[in-house]
Amino acid sequence: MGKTADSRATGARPDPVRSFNRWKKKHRHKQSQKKQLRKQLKKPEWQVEREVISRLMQNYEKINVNEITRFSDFPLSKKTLKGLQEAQYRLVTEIQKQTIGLALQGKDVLGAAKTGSGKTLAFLVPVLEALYRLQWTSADGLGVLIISPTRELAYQTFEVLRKVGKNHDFSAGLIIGGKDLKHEAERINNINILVCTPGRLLQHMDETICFHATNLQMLVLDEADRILDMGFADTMNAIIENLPKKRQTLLFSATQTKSVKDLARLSLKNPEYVWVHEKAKYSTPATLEQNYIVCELQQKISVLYSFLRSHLKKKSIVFFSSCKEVQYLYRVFCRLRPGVSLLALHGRQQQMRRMEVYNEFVRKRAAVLFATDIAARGLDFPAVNWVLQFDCPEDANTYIHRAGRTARYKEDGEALLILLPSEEKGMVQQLLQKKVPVKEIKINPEKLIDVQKKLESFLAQDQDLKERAQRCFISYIRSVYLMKDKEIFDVSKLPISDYALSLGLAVAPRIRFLQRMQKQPSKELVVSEDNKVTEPRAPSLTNDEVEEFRAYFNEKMSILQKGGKRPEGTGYRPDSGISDKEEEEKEDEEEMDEKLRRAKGSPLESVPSSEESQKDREAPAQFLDRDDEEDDDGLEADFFKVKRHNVFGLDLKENKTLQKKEPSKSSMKKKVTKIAEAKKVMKRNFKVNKKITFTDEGELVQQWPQVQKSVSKDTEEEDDAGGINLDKAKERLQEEDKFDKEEYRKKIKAKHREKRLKEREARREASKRQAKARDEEEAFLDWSDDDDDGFDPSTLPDPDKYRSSEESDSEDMENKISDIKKKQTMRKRNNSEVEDAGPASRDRKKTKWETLEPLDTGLSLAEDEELVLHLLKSQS
Ligand SMILES: Nc1ncnc2c1ncn2[C@@H]1O[C@H](COP(=O)(O)OP(=O)(O)OP(=O)(O)O)[C@@H](O)[C@H]1O
Repeated sequence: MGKTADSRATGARPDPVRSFNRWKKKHRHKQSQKKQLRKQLKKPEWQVEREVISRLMQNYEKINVNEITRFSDFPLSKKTLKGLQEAQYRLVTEIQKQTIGLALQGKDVLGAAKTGSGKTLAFLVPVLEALYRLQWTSADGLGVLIISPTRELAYQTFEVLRKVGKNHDFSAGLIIGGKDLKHEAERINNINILVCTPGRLLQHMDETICFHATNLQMLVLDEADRILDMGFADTMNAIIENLPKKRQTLLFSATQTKSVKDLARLSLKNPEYVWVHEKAKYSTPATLEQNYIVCELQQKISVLYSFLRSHLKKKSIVFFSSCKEVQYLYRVFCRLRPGVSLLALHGRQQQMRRMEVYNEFVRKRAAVLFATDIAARGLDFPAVNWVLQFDCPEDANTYIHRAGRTARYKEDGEALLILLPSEEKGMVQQLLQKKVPVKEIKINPEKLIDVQKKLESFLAQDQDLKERAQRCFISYIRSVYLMKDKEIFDVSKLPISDYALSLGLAVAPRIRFLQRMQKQPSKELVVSEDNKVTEPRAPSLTNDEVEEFRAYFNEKMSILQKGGKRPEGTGYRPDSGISDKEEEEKEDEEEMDEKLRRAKGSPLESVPSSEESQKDREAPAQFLDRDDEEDDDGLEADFFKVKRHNVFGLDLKENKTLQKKEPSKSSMKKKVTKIAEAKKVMKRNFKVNKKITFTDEGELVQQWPQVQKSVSKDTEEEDDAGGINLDKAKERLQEEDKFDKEEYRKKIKAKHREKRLKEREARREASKRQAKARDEEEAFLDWSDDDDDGFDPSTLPDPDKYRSSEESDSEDMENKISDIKKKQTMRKRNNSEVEDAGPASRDRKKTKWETLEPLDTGLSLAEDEELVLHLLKSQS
């Protein structure tokens, strides 16, 4: 307490000078701070930004990959960091850690990492930073191009870009097929970051005025190996031609291209190769469990159905090799009602539908998506539990991408591959080579639900479904037939008729190319070595034969492209919509058949040039992908025909009954337009039949086709012999012109005359009808005369009216009128004695008598009456 009293005594008087000095110091500091802040605020925003940018750029060189765990460890702009944080991206993944720094330093990067490892952000972050560094504005135009192989992937990338880059002021655009080109063209010039598919981009490069990429800073190829394969070769070469050589290029994929040729095409400068999982034990995510089952082709549908029935609460993707399989099996499975919601995604759908399906599958917790390989790459559907590969993928890379739709970014997932016995060895070997750990599991036969009977009954009731089943059948056989790897895919080992039955088809549709291969239609039953009669199997094809077809198709595609028909715009790209080329395709059918025949018959004629063959060998996927994803109808129609045929050794009797039951193919055929017919006729050089008749004078007259009249036919023939004389030709044309005009005038006159005659006839008819009506009226008057002895002239038709309308008819009329008048007078006279009359007639009579002068006879009334009676009697 005492201590307190002391201190109070000493501290109660602080030195006022000292405290003033302290206050003064504080005040001065505050003032200088305020001054500095004011100075800072006075700086224009761009200057502040520029200072920040230069500070960031200085830090690029200091990036140490080993020290980076978060995005904020990179020298990134506040706007990008904010966007990442808002999207809940904080920690970096391995590929992001290793590539973002290199990309910020302006290097060309080739990045490869497992599926679902975050490659999208690995290129989107550098994209945003590149334009930020340059303070890019909409006036600067296109700064970055991001190319994706499919529309869905482009859309997904665009959405991530929007999310992460929302704090920046750049404009971004999504340019994919299936939308209005004009609408896109109006906006494309103001876009800074363009996410697109190759075909559509090239279409804009070709067709949109003012669209250019001269300012381009960065090119990104997502799924680069796919973009650079032969499927997009021509398109990509044309695109690259339009891009400036001085730019940064980033390539990303889970299965990166190592082809030097590809990289040379892109003119990369000292690219940095980043293979994140190169030394990893497996090339697929560790959280992905992978199995395969082996089953017969005819069992596959039942296996799928049984699988779905036992995974009702799961989200699964089922991959098929063609659109038509997806189309048919999706429909049929919807009818089977497995108890889980089904969706289908393939290249033949309308763009709107594709987007709807995509978004629906993203939203759903439990659903099954039937898809072609358009969904195989890059798509990031959340929480997919299962990936089922119903048809064997064409190679291990396709397998990796398909399976990678599950087990993404630290999540678990399962993949199941269905293999045919003939596919097992080759495929499993390939997968193991690619470090894909797959284990075989067995189907529990007790759990297998056979659905074949149900499918048969569906098809019996629904013709459309049956046709789909037939198309599905052919499509599948074709896909196997055209697969490059003959070690795995052997069409001769397929139990074709059993497969048809499993689809619900009583009889397998005819496959023309296979039949041609067989060439011996009678050898439908094959006798095996142990003398057992076995089912016929499809003939096998040599690699060379397949190459020939591929080469032919490639040739055809490039011709179409050269002809100004750009792949995507016209429906020849995987990411395009449905093309409207049926007519042309029909037309080409003959040509294809011919090619096929030649390919088999005289190889020398059809073997493509070595260069072409080489190309095709390098890129087997090109034709298949394009074909599967969008042009199923078209190209298939070129090779295959669905026809009832005795392919599988059914005896004639049985076949006949079947033919009776089944409507003939001709009735099922697509409508052929007149144009297509006409083109065909012209192509075949057919001559149309002439119809020639003779006149009474024995003159020949060609009735069909009509011959054009001409004044100077002979002269023309003369001239033709000696070349074209322009003056004469001019004269002749003028004469022809006159002649034509005269002919035309004559025709018009004749037409008018005919019209006038018709009108006259109609009037005559009308007047006849009126006359008849008057006769009836007359009859009526006759009848009324019983009561009325007066004559009313107003009941008569007006002769003037008739004269004015038609003089020629008036004479008859007048005669008739006079007849009627006469008759009336007669009747009047006869009936004048009748006194009683109706009120109306009495009035009329009154008016008549009122007009006459009264006659004074000088007699009495009774005498007058007597006189009148006497006169009347004497008259009659
Ligand atoms: N740093 C991150 N933090 C959290 N999640 C991330 C991160 N990076 C990516 N992801 C998430 O991981 C998932 C997969 O990412 P992404 O689609 O980029 O993979 P990918 O490597 O491109 O796959 P694919 O090879 O199949 O194209 C996405 O859902 C994404 O949101």
